[in-house]
Amino acid sequence: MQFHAARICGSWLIEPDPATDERGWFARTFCEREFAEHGLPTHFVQHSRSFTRRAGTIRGLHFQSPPFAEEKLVSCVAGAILDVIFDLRPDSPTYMETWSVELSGENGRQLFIPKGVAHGFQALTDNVLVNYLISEFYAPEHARGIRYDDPVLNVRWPLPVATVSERDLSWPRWEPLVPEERSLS
Ligand SMILES: Cc1cn([C@H]2C[C@H](O)[C@@H](COP(=O)(O)OP(=O)(O)O[C@H]3O[C@H](C)C(=O)[C@H](O)[C@H]3O)O2)c(=O)[nH]c1=O
Repeated sequence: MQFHAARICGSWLIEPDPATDERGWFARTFCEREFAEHGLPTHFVQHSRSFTRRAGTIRGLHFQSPPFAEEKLVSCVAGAILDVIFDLRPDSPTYMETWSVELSGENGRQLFIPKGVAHGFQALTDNVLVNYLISEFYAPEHARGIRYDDPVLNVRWPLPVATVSERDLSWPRWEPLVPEERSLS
């Protein structure tokens, strides 16, 4: 695996090193030693997968509030997505910055997302499978979100927006912390 620090502080784009032969290829997708060498977590308590039927569908953006904030290792194992992350951490040099990258079964890329960063994606093809290794247990009472069209994100979604869940349409407008709140966060 090749680890590249990505734009949002603490995020990493991990490129595969496939071993190819006449049958196809084999690529490692996780290694405790390599992750530890890059200061990344090595214990993911939940592994999840989502299937998205239609291109244009948007899931997210989601995050869990403390003490259930999650680190995620996200990959698209079938089809392609535009993966989008947004930095919610007032003390981060990239606070309130948005960054996106295409993940696909073809490119085999993975995105490591640190705690305090919201995550979402748009399916760029039909029949998309997205894989998650997650460092914290699912805690629905701590589930939070930002609407995909919140102006704070300033995301140009590549496809006309198809399906978005009722829940993802119901997130409140995201409000940045005012300076005095930032010092308390
Ligand atoms: C996340 C999660 C969900 N669920 C249940 C809750 C709902 O009944 C159903 C669908 O959940 P949700 O609509 O939150 O699924 P997504 O919209 O794909 O959300 C996920 O995709 C965005 C982009 C993310 O970054 C998160 O990892 C995750 O929130 O699965 C569980 O049982 N366990 C879980 O860990």
